[in-house]
Amino acid sequence: MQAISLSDSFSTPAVRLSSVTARYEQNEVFGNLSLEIAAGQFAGIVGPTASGKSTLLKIILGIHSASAGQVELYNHPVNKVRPGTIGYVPQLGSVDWNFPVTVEEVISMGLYTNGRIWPWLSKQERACIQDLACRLGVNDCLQHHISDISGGQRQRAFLARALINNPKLLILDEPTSGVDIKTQHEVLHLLGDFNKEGITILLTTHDLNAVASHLPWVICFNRGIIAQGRPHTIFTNEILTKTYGGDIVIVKYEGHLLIANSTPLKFID
Ligand SMILES: Nc1ncnc2c1ncn2[C@@H]1O[C@H](COP(=O)(O)OP(=O)(O)OP(=O)(O)O)[C@@H](O)[C@H]1O
Repeated sequence: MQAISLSDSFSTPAVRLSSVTARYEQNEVFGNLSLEIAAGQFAGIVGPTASGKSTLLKIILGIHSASAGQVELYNHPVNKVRPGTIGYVPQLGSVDWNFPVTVEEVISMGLYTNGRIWPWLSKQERACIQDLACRLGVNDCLQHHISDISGGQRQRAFLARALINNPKLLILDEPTSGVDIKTQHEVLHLLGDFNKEGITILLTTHDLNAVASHLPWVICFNRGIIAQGRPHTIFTNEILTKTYGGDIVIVKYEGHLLIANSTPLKFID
């Protein structure tokens, strides 16, 4: 199978998967998957629940090993990549909010992926955390416990943890879930700004409208790549039905795409 380039305008691959198979024991999630994500890309993976999106991210991160095939980041095997090259924001639904840490401690945890061992922060590290927290709008709650802040602030705190080492590649699993529409847009705007500064971004989401309005590239995924390209090209009834298997309605309104997951209801008089 030939690798498919994720973009026509970038050339260096940040991620290259060649004929990768992912399994949990005997259960195959996907097989013979080839994919390239160019450096500088800002791409979203969409697909139904249990379609293998998080598994794909874990394979790229090296958290879950491929059963077959090669995974390379910036032309290095995934297990040889310099620590700190990748920043990761996991699905926050899986985080225990009663864990006794402050926002500052959450952010400083990111420093340990870079081989750091001592438990106290240097003046310079504290200043870096302060700067990043300022930029992400969580500087006022650095000493707050993570259970005492809003969903949007938690998302920003974990984003800061992922960014503290200045990664080249940022991977986020459902960064738009569990927060209101305004916060979703703010988070995606922030990610867009970091992407413009050169960070390659790959995320998963269930929010097709957010992808349509914020991301330049989308991958429709269901145990394999169904289609990929610019949202306006890819979000068609045919491709979305192939991806989700359901009744998807796409409305074009003043140059924007609006996607609904069923035929609009008619009011009964
Ligand atoms: N640790 C695991 N052990 C065994 N099976 C797993 C494990 N993690 C995921 N799976 C299975 O692999 C399949 C793909 O799961 P995955 O979490 O990658 O899907 P997803 O598309 O990210 O779903 P969602 O949108 O609900 O987060 C599912 O059938 C799931 O049950």
